[in-house]
Amino acid sequence: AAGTASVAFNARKITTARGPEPRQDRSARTKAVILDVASELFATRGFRHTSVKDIAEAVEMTKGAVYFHYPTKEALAVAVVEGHYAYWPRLLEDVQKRELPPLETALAMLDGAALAFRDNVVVRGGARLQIERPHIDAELPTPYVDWTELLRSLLSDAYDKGQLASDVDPGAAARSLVSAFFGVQHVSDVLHGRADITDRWAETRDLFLRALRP
Ligand SMILES: CCC[C@@H]1OCC(CO)=C1C(=O)O
Repeated sequence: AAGTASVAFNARKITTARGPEPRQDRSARTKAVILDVASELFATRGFRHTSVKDIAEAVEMTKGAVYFHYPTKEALAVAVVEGHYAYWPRLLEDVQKRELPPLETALAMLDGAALAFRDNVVVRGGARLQIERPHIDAELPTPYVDWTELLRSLLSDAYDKGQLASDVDPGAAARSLVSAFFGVQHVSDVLHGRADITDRWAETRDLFLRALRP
């Protein structure tokens, strides 16, 4: 509740500090506030036990105001999951600025993902919604495939540069890393609300390094 109130509070602050925002900025700001609060409620209570009424109350808006921006609860879920996946290209841009070799780039991406799964409300909300896909009547992005392709590409590059043992198949390594990371973040979430995700991921990451390197 505190988190949602502070999100709503920040939205109000914008309209008083510098006078009213231009209409389109205010609308974008309102959508972002609704998305964050919906993400938090989806992440903590799940899709089925979150109502649009809950979301409206948390952002101190009417249900009609929320429906103006997101016509259904399913549309909100789609927006949260899309927001989850929109995080990764931005993370990749940041990681690539470090100009690491491809294997280290792949692992730095997953290190960053571990922090996002712990700290970013939209990433957390999207992760739970993807688990609950069977109960959401909407077209959600197919999970895992983008991460698998990104890691496969980076690991193929690493293989070509001699960074991987000659008997390692980059595709198999990419699929194994995605499954391992998914499991690490899921177990950490269920047992500890992801409080220990960076330690648990570091353990897995180090074992993979022993398996992948020549
Ligand atoms: C990087 C591991 C895969 C990642 O973990 C949770 C989740 C949500 O579905 C993922 C995805 O769809 O790519």
